Amino acid sequence: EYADDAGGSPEPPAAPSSAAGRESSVIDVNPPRGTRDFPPEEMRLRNWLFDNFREVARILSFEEVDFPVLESEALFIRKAGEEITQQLYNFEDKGGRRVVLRPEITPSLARLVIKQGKSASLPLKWFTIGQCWRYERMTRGRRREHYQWNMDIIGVSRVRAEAELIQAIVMLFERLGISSLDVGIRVSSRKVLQAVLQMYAIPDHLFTEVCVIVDKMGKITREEMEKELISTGVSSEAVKGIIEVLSLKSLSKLEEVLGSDNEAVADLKKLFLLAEHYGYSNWISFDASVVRGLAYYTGIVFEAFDREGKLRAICGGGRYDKLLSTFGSDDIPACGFGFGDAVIVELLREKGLVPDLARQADDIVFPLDEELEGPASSIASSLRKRGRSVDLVEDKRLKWVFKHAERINASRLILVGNSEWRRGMVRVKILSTREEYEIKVDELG
Ligand SMILES: Nc1ccc(Br)nc1
Repeated sequence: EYADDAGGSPEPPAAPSSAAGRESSVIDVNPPRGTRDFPPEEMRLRNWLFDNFREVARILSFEEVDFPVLESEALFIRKAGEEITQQLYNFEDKGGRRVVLRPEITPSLARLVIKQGKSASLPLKWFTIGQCWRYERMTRGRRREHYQWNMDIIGVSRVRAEAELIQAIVMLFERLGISSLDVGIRVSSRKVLQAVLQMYAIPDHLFTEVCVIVDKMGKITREEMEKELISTGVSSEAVKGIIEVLSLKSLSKLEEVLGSDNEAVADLKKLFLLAEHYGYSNWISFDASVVRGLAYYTGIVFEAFDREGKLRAICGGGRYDKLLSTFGSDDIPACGFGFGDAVIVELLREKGLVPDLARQADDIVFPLDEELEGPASSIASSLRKRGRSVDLVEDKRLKWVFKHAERINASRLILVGNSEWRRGMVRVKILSTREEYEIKVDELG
């Protein structure tokens, strides 16, 4: 995570000082529990990451969209027992409306697609970067907010959409210096589980609930998994069958079990074929245990993981062909992914790939005498109008100014002094070469 996101509970606020007996209460300078500030250095790293998100979206020809962080609670009420809906940051506003700080982006995106109706000509390729929230008991000291890059393709039922989204993920990793030796993308389809449930004549209405339970595979014990599945009404024989099929890591084995006319098999074979042509086969692998934890996925699902297995999923997504119709719209096929801003930063730190993003300025302008603060202002102003970033400094010792110039990686130090100014000149120091010279003010580039 970002440097200051150490997790633990922040320091309690300093005791109020009572200067001359007057109680002055010091506010708690920490942000609310589970949230982060972004001081300049952290913000440079975040902007660098988000600029890469945006550049990949541009390259894949996606359009940027945005939504309110505050949404109607109704958008997220689902009955499948997902963690995300059990941790809603929900409350009643002053108008008595049930609202939430959104826990994810996709339902808002679906809402806007429906709202735009026919005016949004399909297919749509939309992306956004937005803060998402959860209200988790701070027992585990986990964050309550993170930023998510979401990319979604609306109106494409063919596997092309999933293939495009996976290329976006691969391109993002490669831009950050991460290779397929560091990270892999596990791919499967919920239609695998659907086929297994049909084999055991398990009623369709249990599908979503079983998916949410199976998504915990690897996070809870096999006994707990069996217990939770059986509690939904699935027979112990079916539980064994589910766990057996979901342990498959070979698409040809899956084909043997489900048959080559099974939809999941056909979709996945097509995706792996396209992956060859995109050139990212070495990034993806079939793993039947991938189901993802969101209730609304209906088809191919995928998640990126660090091959050392130290971190939680880096990003994940899948096809959600029924979500829009559950909001009352016609059936519109859709798929997308969410990519959080925290796990990726942990991975970059692990791999020593966090870039050195020092502060940068073009010029420092410094009047050597107080009566030169006017001329210094006009020099700074004309340089700024030409687009140069100028730090206008005064009331400092020259020694401090030289240190400051180093600190902010300024290209030039422009000293405004009496003797030069009287001759219409200023003194320029080029920080990189230490070269120093006088120049006419109106010749300053
Ligand atoms: N959905 C969600 C929201 C906020 C955080 Br932190 N993690 C996941």
